Amino acid sequence: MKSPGCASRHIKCLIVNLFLGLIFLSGFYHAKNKSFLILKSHGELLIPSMPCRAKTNVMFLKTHKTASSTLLNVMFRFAERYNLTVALPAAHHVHLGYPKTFLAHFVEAFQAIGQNYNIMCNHLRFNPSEVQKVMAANTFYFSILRNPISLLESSYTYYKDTVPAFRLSKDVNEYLASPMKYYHPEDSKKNIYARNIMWFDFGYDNNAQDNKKYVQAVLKEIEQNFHLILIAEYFDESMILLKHVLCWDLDDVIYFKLNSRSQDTVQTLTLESKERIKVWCSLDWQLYLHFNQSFWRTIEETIGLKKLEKEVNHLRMRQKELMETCLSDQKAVEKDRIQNKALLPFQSGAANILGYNLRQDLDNRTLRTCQRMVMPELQYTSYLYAVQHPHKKRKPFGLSLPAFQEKKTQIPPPN
Ligand SMILES: Nc1ncnc2c1ncn2[C@@H]1O[C@H](COP(=O)(O)OS(=O)(=O)O)[C@@H](OP(=O)(O)O)[C@H]1O
Repeated sequence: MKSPGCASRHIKCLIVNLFLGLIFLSGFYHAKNKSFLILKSHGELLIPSMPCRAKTNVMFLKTHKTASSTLLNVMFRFAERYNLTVALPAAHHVHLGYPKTFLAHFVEAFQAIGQNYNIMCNHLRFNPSEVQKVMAANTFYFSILRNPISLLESSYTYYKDTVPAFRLSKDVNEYLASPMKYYHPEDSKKNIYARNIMWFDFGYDNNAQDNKKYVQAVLKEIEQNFHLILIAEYFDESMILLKHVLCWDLDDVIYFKLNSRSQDTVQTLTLESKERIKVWCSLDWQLYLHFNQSFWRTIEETIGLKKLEKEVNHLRMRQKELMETCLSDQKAVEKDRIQNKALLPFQSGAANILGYNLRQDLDNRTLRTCQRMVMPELQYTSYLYAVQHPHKKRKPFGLSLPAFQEKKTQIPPPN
């Protein structure tokens, strides 16, 4: 049995250890201020959370016409920075089997690499059980949504020549005046971009009956499958939230807008058309309303609006700085004005997809950083494929390899 004296020595020891532990933890906290502050009991007690470590197993569901190419570029740059393995489309494909429902073997070298991919972000139609065969159990899942009104107009212009419902109508307003005149059941597979495209990308039936119970069940399932849903209209806020939840650096989420159109290829929607989209794409409309709300709730529960505003300003300043460093025109330019044709984005339908001209006087290191910021989806996918699978036949849209290669950074220890 221990004597009372011995017990008091133990208590003293415990206090000293606790004190040292606190000093140790506060050292961590000051070393790099990446931790969330958890507000306890009426805001009196501010306790730093455990130090965070950058998440490197991340799956991004790339939805269509939602700013997803800009995000894919963010993901690819992060993958390169830390030498991560990306689940890329197999063989000559540029998408992960889309519009087919995703299967694990759509990923290059799945048989050999198994569940050891870190990043997955090329277009696919979501299918959780098959995605889970490719991605590790601790993977972070996120996606992005856009207001179905502007999305449908963007989709109309981009897929004007390929989607039967769009081809048959004169313009987007005519299409929306009576969509069923152009949207024929026998073309339903080719018409996916013409109705509830986000619903389809998440793996659901874009022609399903709008039934309250069904919609609620789908929204719940998406909430269970995804940790975070971002909103294209608040892209900068989305990047800050993403940076926080993934414990990434600000520079990891700095971006140049990709896959945008020249203003003259944007059609003006009438007020009636805007209202009609809410009905015609009612599944997407409810999806968007639901996750727009949860997006702001998550911001309030994690960063808070004040900190968000401050960090968004930092992001915009850093973005401006990088644009000045990298770009000769300081902005995106029309397809005919892009000088280096290797950096020309894929063009489709009636859209004039903008791209960038890099400054001529960049040193090698800056040039490599800038090239990656402006590299369109297909070129970047082909490039990473050639790096990861050097013995395979190159994909189309290949870029010359040596010019883009650089040293990799090791993932930092917890900070
Ligand atoms: N950062 C940011 N913020 C807001 N909007 C952005 C951003 N980046 C891209 N975009 C717009 O997203 C549209 C292209 O979307 P995607 O890249 O997903 O298209 S695709 O499905 O991969 O072809 C396209 O919309 P439209 O211009 O209306 O067609 C882009 O302008």
